[in-house]
Amino acid sequence: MEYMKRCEIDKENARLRERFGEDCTEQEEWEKNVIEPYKADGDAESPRNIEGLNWQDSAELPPEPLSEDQKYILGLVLEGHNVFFTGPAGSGKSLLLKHIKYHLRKNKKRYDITAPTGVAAVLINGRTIHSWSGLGKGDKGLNDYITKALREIRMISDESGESTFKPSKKNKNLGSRSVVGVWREIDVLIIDEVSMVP
Ligand SMILES: Nc1ncnc2c1ncn2[C@@H]1O[C@H](COP(=O)(O)OP(=O)(O)OP(=O)(O)O)[C@@H](O)[C@H]1O
Repeated sequence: MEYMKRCEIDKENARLRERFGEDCTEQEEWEKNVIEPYKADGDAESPRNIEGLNWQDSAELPPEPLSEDQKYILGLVLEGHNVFFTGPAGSGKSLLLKHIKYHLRKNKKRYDITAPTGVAAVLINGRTIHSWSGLGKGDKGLNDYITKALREIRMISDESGESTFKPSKKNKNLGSRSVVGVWREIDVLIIDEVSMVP
């Protein structure tokens, strides 16, 4: 496993396109059947309860010890660096991610797991980045999103007179979490298959 150069990222993109296809029919089906109900129910029912899916999220530390490269990346994550890791199939990315999640939990770090597509999100017991971030399809202009975020926050003054932002209302797609809140309340955002983010 190693850090990628630009040309390697292009190769990885091509590999992912081959794996998932340019045609997103399958992904859209997953979005419709798995992710959408989750969004509509807010925080009521997590997709992890859907029968037949092989969820990999476990509170246990995986039995396999990490290699030196994997340990190095884990260390960077726990130190709070922004980290991009990739590697060929079977090189140990998923195992490393399980260790990362285990150590984040152990260190009481709040994290969310996201992916660019419904299929990729389901495989890691996460949500799509669009759903998580409250961006929906992401087809609006920047100003719309700024307005949406600003509508959700109100300026309050604490006793010292210092102004702070505070989420003011719940977003129905995010259950008890507001669009602004989700960004503010986590320590680590994990994006799987990040090279598929447009
Ligand atoms: N450090 C390690 N020691 C022992 N086994 C390992 C180690 N890292 C990974 N493995 C094992 O190698 C196999 C492949 O690992 P993993 O699924 O994490 O690879 P991956 O990079 O996520 O693959 P893919 O891209 O195909 O999803 C798994 O059985 C995993 O348990």
